[in-house]
Amino acid sequence: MTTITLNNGKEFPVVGFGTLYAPSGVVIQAVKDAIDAGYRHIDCAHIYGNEHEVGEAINAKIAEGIVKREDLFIVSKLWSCFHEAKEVKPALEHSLKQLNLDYLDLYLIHWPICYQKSNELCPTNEAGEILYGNTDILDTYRAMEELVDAGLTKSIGISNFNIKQVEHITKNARIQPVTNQVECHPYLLNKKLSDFCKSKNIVITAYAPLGSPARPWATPDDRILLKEPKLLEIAEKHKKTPAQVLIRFQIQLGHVAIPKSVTKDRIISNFDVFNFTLSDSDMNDLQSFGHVERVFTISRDKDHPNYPFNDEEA
Ligand SMILES: NC(=O)C1=CN([C@@H]2O[C@H](COP(=O)(O)OP(=O)(O)OC[C@H]3O[C@@H](n4cnc5c(N)ncnc54)[C@H](OP(=O)(O)O)[C@@H]3O)[C@@H](O)[C@H]2O)C=CC1
Ligand SMILES: O=C1CO[C@H](CO)[C@@H](O)[C@@H]1O
Repeated sequence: MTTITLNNGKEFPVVGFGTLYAPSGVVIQAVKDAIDAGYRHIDCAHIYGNEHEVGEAINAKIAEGIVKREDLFIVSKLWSCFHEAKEVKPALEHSLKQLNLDYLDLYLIHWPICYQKSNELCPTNEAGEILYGNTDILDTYRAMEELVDAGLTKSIGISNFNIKQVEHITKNARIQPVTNQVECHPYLLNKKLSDFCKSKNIVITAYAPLGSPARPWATPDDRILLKEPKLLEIAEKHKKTPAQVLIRFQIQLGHVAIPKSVTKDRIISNFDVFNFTLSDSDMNDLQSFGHVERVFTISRDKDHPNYPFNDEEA
């Protein structure tokens, strides 16, 4: 099974290609390698600052005849400075222009907190305090729904929303979100959120499925998911890499995983996860590391009333 059917009937490839921290100059080749390796789902965002290069790679592969546009599932995300209803369509159009595409397959609200409109990704005042906006998230979501009506994106969704926030959207939506893209790996199982989303027919897209080992704020004392002894044991047993086990783990949870790599052999091997099955006991072991750690705390917003991770149980 390489795709999962979304609540609107579209097929969503269960392994996507992450592009955060994929540097300029390197990301073009990485996306080309990913498409050659079989990835059809590419995860992008305005704030990753590389959509123009991701688009260059996608269009090169379309021009080469390796893929058609309709074979691809391209995702981007609305950044928090553009939550005001009238900013939503221009923000999507900007991403489309950068990607040099006519439509997206999926557009997500990246983060459930609104900032003031700005050219800065994270606008602050002279005291360094974030300048929040006051657009209601439902107004933003309604503007997202209009993008589907306009044919600019096939589906819409959310990212980093907690249970209450997902429910607020599902109860009020005209067009249901197809996914909630959240951090998920054995150190952050997000089980309650996953179960809740499943009950609403919303697929979890697991970001940082490998534990984001190269995050810029990592410290030498951090526990490294890819080095967990039990994970290495399971990988050895299946003659697979630890990364392949972590990606397969997400698929067997019913999630979609979006690992990032700019290293050709890893790009290829991370997609080679459809020829083995983790046993129930492997799955249980991967959910029993006894260590809880969120990598993307986005703590700059921790005092905002809409900060999603305060009452979330991992
Ligand atoms: N919605 C949101 O708020 C967020 C979304 N995301 C999305 O999720 C994607 C994945 O998350 P990300 O933080 O990148 O973390 P990942 O868990 O995907 O880890 C990526 C890192 O792991 C390394 N790596 C990849 N494959 C292997 C392998 N087989 N063996 C060993 N190391 C490996 C990569 O190195 P190298 O590249 O050098 O090979 C890179 O440093 C992002 O790229 C982005 O698209 C991420 C964070 C937040
Ligand atoms: O996708 C993301 C990447 O990382 C950022 C933090 O550095 C987040 O703000 C964001 O959600």
